Amino acid sequence: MIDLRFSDGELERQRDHITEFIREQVDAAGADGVVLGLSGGIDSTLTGYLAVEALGSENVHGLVLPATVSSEGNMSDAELVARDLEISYDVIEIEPIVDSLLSVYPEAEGDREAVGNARARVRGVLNYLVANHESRLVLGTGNRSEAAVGYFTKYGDGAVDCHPIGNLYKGQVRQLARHVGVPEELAAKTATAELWADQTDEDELGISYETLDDILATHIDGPLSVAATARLLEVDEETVERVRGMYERSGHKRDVPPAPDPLE
Ligand SMILES: Nc1ncnc2c1ncn2[C@@H]1O[C@H](COP(=O)(O)OP(=O)(O)OC[C@H]2O[C@@H]([n+]3cccc(C(=O)O)c3)[C@H](O)[C@@H]2O)[C@@H](O)[C@H]1O
Ligand SMILES: Nc1ncnc2c1ncn2[C@@H]1O[C@H](COP(=O)(O)OP(=O)(O)OP(=O)(O)O)[C@@H](O)[C@H]1O
Ligand SMILES: [Mg+2]
Repeated sequence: MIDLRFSDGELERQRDHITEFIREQVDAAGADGVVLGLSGGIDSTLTGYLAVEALGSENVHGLVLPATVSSEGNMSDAELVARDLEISYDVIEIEPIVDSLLSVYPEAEGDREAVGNARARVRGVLNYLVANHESRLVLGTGNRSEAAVGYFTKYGDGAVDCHPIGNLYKGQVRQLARHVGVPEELAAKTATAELWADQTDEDELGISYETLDDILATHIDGPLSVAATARLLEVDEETVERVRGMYERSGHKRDVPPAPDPLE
């Protein structure tokens, strides 16, 4: 294991850096604040806290968007975060919208991944409905660990205007959350996309965030080879190769969609 934790000084610098980034993004767009989806999970909770620090409560709008597979605990935590932050928020049930999609394309019914990703995309549509109507930016909540392995829905939770915590590994997200005052029960929660019942990030990815963060920092974002990374972290080379494979296969999600070069 390597130590990716920030020092106290670095935590304060990250906090200033990210809040400044949010203000700059809003100012540059001439927007009237931001909207973000609140899931009760740590990524959206931290992003909400930093947005309120950056812009003030009156300029942050939260959307709590339960599906039938959402746990009551997460949805009540999402509302708790909105109330603690004193931001305006709406609770909108998304399942009728997902059902209406399946009513026109019933072939996808029962396809867990397709329907789960549709839930994430319906949330993206609602975020932009509010953003358009209220002249706001949509804040993304993705972190570096998810982005690097493509663990997000293309044009779902990936459909956003900026990624304030996009340079933090998952462990650093938890550390910064604790530093800015997110309650421990939220900071310590198991990460879940909640796109289907009983889903957890670590089960689906097949690796702990602790190991994933270390491999990303050492091999994908750092200079060490597969073999050197495996030696340093005392993990199998196959584990490092697997992360490298996820990184390479998900490049299309991080890039602008390509078009052919102009004819010469
Ligand atoms: N090489 C390529 N070049 C260009 N496009 C390519 C492509 N390969 C697939 N595609 C396109 O991408 C699509 C697949 O990508 P996508 O639709 O995203 O679907 P996919 O990556 O299969 O699924 C999303 C994954 O992210 C997870 N997730 C989603 C949302 C939130 C969270 C969370 O924890 O926060 C996690 C979810 O559990 C699942 O494991 C294909 O249907 C195809 O349209
Ligand atoms: N029920 C929901 N209501 C509103 N937004 C949601 C909901 N579920 C997911 N989202 C949005 O999708 C984003 C991606 O989900 P993801 O699970 O990665 O993040 P999280 O729930 O904030 O944190 P964690 O990864 O620790 O569970 C959330 O941060 C949130 O913005
Ligand atoms: Mg979640």
